[in-house]
Amino acid sequence: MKGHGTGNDFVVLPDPDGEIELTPQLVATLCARHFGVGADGVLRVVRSAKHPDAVRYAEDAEWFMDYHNADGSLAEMCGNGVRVFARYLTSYGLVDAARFPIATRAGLVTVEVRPSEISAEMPQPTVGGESVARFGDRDYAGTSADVGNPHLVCPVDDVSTVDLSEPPILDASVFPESANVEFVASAEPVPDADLHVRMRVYERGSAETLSCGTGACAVAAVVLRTAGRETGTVAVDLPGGRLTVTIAPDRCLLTGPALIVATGDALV
Ligand SMILES: N[C@@H](CCC[C@H](N)C(=O)O)C(=O)O
Repeated sequence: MKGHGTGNDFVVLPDPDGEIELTPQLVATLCARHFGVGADGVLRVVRSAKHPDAVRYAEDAEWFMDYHNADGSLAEMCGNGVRVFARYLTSYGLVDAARFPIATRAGLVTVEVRPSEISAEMPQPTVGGESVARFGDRDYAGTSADVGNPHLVCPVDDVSTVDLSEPPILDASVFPESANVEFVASAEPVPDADLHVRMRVYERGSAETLSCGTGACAVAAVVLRTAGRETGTVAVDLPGGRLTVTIAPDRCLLTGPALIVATGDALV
């Protein structure tokens, strides 16, 4: 099965009883753009009760999003992934509700499924200190943020000018597990949002992607803070489309489209 959320694409691997030996090598093979199915990551659909990382959530959420980056590494959270995961569960009759919790490595995430878009109540972003990302011979200063997974948000004048062809060098004392790096530039006002920005991202474990949901939440938290606010709605335009992030005192809501686009068997 293949799905995407604003162009951040995933192999959706149904494995309800956790029987597949999902090695980093198998994940990398599935995600390979030319020799595999091709994706930014794998979403294994497994019952919480059947996966050691999620068994503690089994009473609250039947399903665990076992997320893997394209290089086979694990990540705590994936904002587009959890929305595609929700689309899969409801489209294929595994959940018969419009609002329900999903177990992730970053905790329980409640999703709300609508025909054209899906919202996820994400971990509340925590804005941290300053750090630097080196891409090639250029240093970009940014602000760290945690959305269950680590991010560095770097303001720039124009996101289109940044070269994301190679991975960044980050400060390992700030990011011992590395991080996703977002570039953000302000954009013209749009209706229904307090702030409007453009963003590109270099994802840990997946290189540049067309969209990153946790990255959009990190960006929203940092640009709101920069604007002197703790709460508000931010429209985030990515190469793959628009995500909307609403940060309130007690929750962070990520909203955007999420689709299943293909079914089939991988033979790799
Ligand atoms: N694309 C995802 C984030 C996936 C995990 C990330 N690469 C990491 O390693 O933390 C999203 O939509 O949030």
